[in-house]
Amino acid sequence: MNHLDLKLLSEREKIELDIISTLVSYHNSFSVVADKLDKYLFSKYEFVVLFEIIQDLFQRSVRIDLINISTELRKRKLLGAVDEVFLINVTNYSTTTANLERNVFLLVELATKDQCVKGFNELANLANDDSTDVFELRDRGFKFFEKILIDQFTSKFSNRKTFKDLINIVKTKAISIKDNPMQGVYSSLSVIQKAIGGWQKTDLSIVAARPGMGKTAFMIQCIIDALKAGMSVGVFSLEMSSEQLTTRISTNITKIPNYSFIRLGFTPGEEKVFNQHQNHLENLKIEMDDTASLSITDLRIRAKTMKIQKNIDILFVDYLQLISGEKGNKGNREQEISAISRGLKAIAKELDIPVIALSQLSRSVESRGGSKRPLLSDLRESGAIEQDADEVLFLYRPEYYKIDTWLEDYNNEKATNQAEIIIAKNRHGGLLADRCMVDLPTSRFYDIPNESVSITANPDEAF
Ligand SMILES: Nc1ncnc2c1ncn2[C@@H]1O[C@H](COP(=O)(O)OP(=O)(O)OP(=O)(O)O)[C@@H](O)[C@H]1O
Repeated sequence: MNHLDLKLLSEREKIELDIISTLVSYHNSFSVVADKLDKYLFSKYEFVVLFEIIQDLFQRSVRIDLINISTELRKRKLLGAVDEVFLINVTNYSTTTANLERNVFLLVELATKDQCVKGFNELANLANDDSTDVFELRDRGFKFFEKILIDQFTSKFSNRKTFKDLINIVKTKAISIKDNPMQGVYSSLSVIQKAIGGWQKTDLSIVAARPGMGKTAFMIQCIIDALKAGMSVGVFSLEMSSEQLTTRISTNITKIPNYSFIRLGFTPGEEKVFNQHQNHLENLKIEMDDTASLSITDLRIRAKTMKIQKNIDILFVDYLQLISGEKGNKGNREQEISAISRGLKAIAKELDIPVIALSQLSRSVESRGGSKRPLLSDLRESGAIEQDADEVLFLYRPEYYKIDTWLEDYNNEKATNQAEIIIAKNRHGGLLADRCMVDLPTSRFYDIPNESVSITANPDEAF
């Protein structure tokens, strides 16, 4: 092709031309849009060729100009595809860099629409084919949706940061921590605030305990704390129905015990209290999914949808062992659990939110003598949970074992309505263990007034 006939170009090709022309004519302009452009955005072959050369010159820190581009075309034997007359015509087209970013955005929009038409047609053809497996169709659909409609807008346009930017972000964060030490999602339990500064974005926190120890109650308390801090909360409750979860949230906020909700009914006084809280309860920013059997892929898809539709700031999962792994791992439970914990960590990173997952502990805890406090080694049989988690928290209540004092710990004080939160792994700092009060009928966990906390070195040695 020797010349550029504008009349023959589509609207999209004209935008592509404007972008390439600006990149060739203004040698510094590529850096402004380097992280937003991709060769797949260009539909016209000549522009794809030029874009690849421009990108390559940029990566090698070679000046992007007419001479260096024609040298590259010659070296790559591509002058048949893009000759020098074409290149000069391209260069003469743009007279300003002012429209570059807007044009890139328009191009992404147009390319996305074109890709949608192509992708949806392919999906429709697959759906119309009787031999197509519906799960494969769903996976293909999700991958397409993710690539075109999520990644294109969230990753490429999320302003990928330079290292210089990152250094400044790290510094600004450190300075602001001094003024406001609570950077993560707030927890009313001082042991959580002290050890990890609240629930941190991209972290996977595992809360493990024996059944009936109060994990769900602990989760309810964390949900309420996050809601009170103005966060939008997502919950996957594989064990309990949304209605049961709502009951427990209501017990925490109204302080009306669970048996009034489930067995006895409200007293006139309790009904009045509930009415006083009803408006507040109805407006809580919480999104629940109580599907009983979810694979880790399903959970990931649904969590992403929650993020897009409700912009959740934190995600809770009750509980990890009820999630199923992928087809290939069936039969090997340890590998399945590893895939699940890895998947949960990936969700935390991908959605840039804290993920708190409850986890059951096996009976091995009970076969030990002494206080029967859980140890990190109790998780070692559970795939890679310990490795994938940024924090591991254990819940321990002596009352559960009909032990009514803290024995040799905490001066042998009464353990009635008390639990210990043991931070046995902490990617961000020291290990910590402290008691708190528990009120199981209202799913509340709260600090003991004037409690002190002790930092320990190694959780397996410490208890
Ligand atoms: N009204 C109540 N009075 C006293 N204890 C209660 C009351 N309601 C619930 N509990 C206790 O709370 C515990 C259950 O709490 P929770 O559901 O939070 O625990 P969990 O660790 O999530 O349990 P699981 O793993 O079995 O679901 C049980 O030990 C139960 O006996």
